[in-house]
Amino acid sequence: MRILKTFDKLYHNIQQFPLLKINKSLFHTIPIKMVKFLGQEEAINIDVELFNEYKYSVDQLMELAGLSCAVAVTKCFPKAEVAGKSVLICCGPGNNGGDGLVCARHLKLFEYNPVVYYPKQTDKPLYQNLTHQCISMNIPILQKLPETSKIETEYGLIIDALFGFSFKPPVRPDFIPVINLMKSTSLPIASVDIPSGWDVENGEPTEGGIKPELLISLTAPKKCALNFKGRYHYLGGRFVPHGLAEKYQLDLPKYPGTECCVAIN
Ligand SMILES: NC(=O)C1=CN([C@@H]2O[C@H](COP(=O)(O)OP(=O)(O)OC[C@H]3O[C@@H](n4cnc5c(N)ncnc54)[C@H](O)[C@@H]3O)[C@@H](O)[C@H]2O)[C@H](O)CC1
Ligand SMILES: [K+]
Repeated sequence: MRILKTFDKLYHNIQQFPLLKINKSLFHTIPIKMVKFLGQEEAINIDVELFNEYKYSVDQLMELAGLSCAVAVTKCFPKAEVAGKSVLICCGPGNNGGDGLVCARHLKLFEYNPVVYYPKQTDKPLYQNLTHQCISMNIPILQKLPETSKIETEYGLIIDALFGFSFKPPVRPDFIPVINLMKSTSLPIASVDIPSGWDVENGEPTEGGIKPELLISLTAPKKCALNFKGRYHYLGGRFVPHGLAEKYQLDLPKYPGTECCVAIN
């Protein structure tokens, strides 16, 4: 992964100097698959194109994104290792939070014990339905953050679905307690798309941020993932049409068989 990151950086650095622009295919002679790391604007543009040009609905993409997160969690934190403890899923106000709600539902179907912390609920029908589905499946929805001591004893894993690629630092006051909890906990954290509180392009804040053990990048990793030092990095959200991947030169790794996520380190 380090070599892969180094080549990605090298390729991006070369792109800064037009006279030095070289064909990326040259790099393909090197037997290393170069995944492209997206900037914030590019990630947003791809998202918009999926909706406007390819006519996907948010629900469709969110379902696939959330499912791929749940599957990556099962691979890195098998049920036996979570050992009967609950999984705390911290959901933010945007689509990253929506991915978290979908992930919670699938984890329940995979026989985990998810509990959702969703402090700033959105009144759009999509989110109301996702919340309703969780409640109907006996997934508790907490408005209040559990106490740290309770979290350490009752939970085996935290899923961070607070902020994704639209996050603009710094974290606003409402979310500081949950970010602080994730910064101080001894529990492993699985981050959906971006480690929350990290700058989408520059990575972990200088004062220190959360340190997830698993990062599930969706569509393609964002530039902040170049600073990710956790144990597992997966790519999920297997919904990118080949034409779109080519247009943005995403160089996505090959998903094995029918898998909805793939390890990229
Ligand atoms: N194409 C894809 O890859 C898909 C990805 N999905 C997921 O969607 C998120 C991006 O969702 P979006 O709604 O654009 O934004 P976020 O969830 O990142 O956050 C917006 C939300 O957060 C608030 N906010 C922003 N900055 C701050 C701050 N500093 N402090 C507090 N709150 C903040 C903002 O006000 C909004 O309410 C992507 O990462 C994927 O996880 C889709 O599910 C499917 C397609
Ligand atoms: K996140």
